[in-house]
Amino acid sequence: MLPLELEHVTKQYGEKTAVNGISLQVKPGEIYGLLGGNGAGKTTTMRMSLGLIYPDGGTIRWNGKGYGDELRRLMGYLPEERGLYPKYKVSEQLIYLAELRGIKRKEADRTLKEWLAKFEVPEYYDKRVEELSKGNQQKIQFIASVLHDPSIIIMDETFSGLDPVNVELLKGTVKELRDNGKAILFSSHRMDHVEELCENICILHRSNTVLQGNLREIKQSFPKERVLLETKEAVPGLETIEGVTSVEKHLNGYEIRIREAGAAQRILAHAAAETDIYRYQLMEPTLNEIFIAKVGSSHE
Ligand SMILES: Nc1ncnc2c1ncn2[C@@H]1O[C@H](COP(=O)(O)OP(=O)(O)OP(=O)(O)O)[C@@H](O)[C@H]1O
Repeated sequence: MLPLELEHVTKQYGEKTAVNGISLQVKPGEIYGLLGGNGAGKTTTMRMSLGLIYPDGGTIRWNGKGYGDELRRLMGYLPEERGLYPKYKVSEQLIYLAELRGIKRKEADRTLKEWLAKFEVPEYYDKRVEELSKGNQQKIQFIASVLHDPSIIIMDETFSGLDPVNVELLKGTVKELRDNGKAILFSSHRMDHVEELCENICILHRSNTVLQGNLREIKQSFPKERVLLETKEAVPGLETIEGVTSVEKHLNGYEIRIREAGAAQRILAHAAAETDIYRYQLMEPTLNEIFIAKVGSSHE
């Protein structure tokens, strides 16, 4: 039985189709990446997955069941627009939210203190939200989404507004949640984060699913069009090799774009005839390159 399962889910706003027939499954202990340009339908998909809005078509199942009151306890949500009240104290607000989700006050209090200690900000317990910087409010919002120990967590742009140290801290925490068996639906515009965290992904473009599956397999299915080359001496004439589309000289070598696999072998032979080769690597495309290839620059 899967924690979260969407089957051909559709959402209309008047004439506008916001989500057109999305299907996905999030397993326990998995971070599933939901990607897409602005207006592609990610937030709408997440809000339907939370049971906050209803689909117009298709089915959503949580632990094999339809919509029900237990979702409040089951689900955690880190929304893209942060929604804490600036004037209230962190502790008042977060404990109240956890109580709404069925957690006893004392337990919520204890767990909140544990989370604040983990994030090395125990002094925020008594602070009003408005007293905290944007990034630190983000950490508090993160705690708000997991304080009631949900088994399915929906995270929209989890790391936005955080400095690099806090990005690592929260990334590590997301991985721990995964390793503890949580099912996590994760959206980000940062493809490097998705590559690091997600096993399976779905790319939406203008409401439609344009690419979906295991990230490893997706990457392997795309042609390799980039060669990294490091050599003892400079290699003249790389751009004249058949199938080479561009050559960029970096501090330590070359980054060469190619049109077809044969060019990679010709580069190797050409460079080997000229000088010693320190490094030669035919690179898989990055998720960023795949995303741009599928979604292009035609955003909403
Ligand atoms: N309440 C609404 N009423 C009308 N249209 C809406 C509503 N919510 C979303 N839409 C439309 O549905 C489409 C998908 O929006 P959605 O917010 O899901 O995109 P998104 O992928 O989350 O975008 P972003 O990355 O910019 O946050 C957009 O065209 C948007 O304008």
